Amino acid sequence: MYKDYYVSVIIAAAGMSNRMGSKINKQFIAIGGKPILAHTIEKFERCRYIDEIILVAKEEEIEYCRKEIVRKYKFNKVANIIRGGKERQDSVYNGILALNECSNIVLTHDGARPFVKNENIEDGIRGVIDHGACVIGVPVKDTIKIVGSENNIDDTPPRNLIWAAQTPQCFFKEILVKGYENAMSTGFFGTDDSSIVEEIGYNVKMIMGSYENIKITTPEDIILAESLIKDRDMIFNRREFVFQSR
Ligand SMILES: Nc1ccn([C@@H]2O[C@H](COP(=O)(O)OP(=O)(O)OP(=O)(O)O)[C@@H](O)[C@H]2O)c(=O)n1
Ligand SMILES: C[C@](O)(CO)[C@H](O)COP(=O)(O)O
Repeated sequence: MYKDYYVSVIIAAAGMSNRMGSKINKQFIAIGGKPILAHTIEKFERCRYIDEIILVAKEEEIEYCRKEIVRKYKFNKVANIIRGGKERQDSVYNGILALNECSNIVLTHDGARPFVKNENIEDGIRGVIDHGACVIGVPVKDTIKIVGSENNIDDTPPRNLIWAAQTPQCFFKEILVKGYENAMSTGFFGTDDSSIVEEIGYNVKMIMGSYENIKITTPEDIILAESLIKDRDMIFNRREFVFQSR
């Protein structure tokens, strides 16, 4: 289906883990006996449509990633381990500069999202072919408030219009490059890659992801992650969970 495309994924793993408050990079914390980052890379290593993985890491962690993750788990699709930058978008931009010249579809993914499903990855690639740019996400479950000064609630946007963007975020390479060239020249800051592409006027599609595709950010997420690894199937097999398909 995708034989005409060379699909790269940039896995951003060069953050400071400040909100986790861990002594080590949160992506090196083991869940189910394996570092979070290894779980994440494994999902793209196993996806038949991914041709190249560019890993972006903190300079002082590149050798650890090379020895203790890429070589140890034999992630042969990892073509390069690149130094990250101050912000997530700086790290992604460094990854863009390292892409194989054959690449024409680029996915960006958080190293801190180890529970991405193969269907999310494939849906994202298909979304690029059909729409040029797309984001995996889920409708929010809570009512969202816009909070201004002195914690005053300024607005309550209609919940049926609000989605939580996840990753992978997926683009034809030329669209992503144009967005990043604009951001780097204008100083536009985005907390995700879609906003950087939206900024230059491209229409980005939202594609249904999975509520399990959490971004491991604070300590509570480690508890959720361990449960997703250990108890997921046991929980879903309970009699009271009668699912058509899961
Ligand atoms: N300069 C940065 C900042 C973030 N990331 C990566 O982008 C993903 C999402 O970022 P986030 O969850 O915010 O990670 P941190 O920036 O490490 O978290 P914090 O904001 O708590 O420090 C993570 O996998 C993180 O490693 C990155 O590659 N380079
Ligand atoms: C890209 C992202 O995961 C989409 O929700 C999110 O914006 C990353 O934010 P972070 O502060 O870099 O974790």
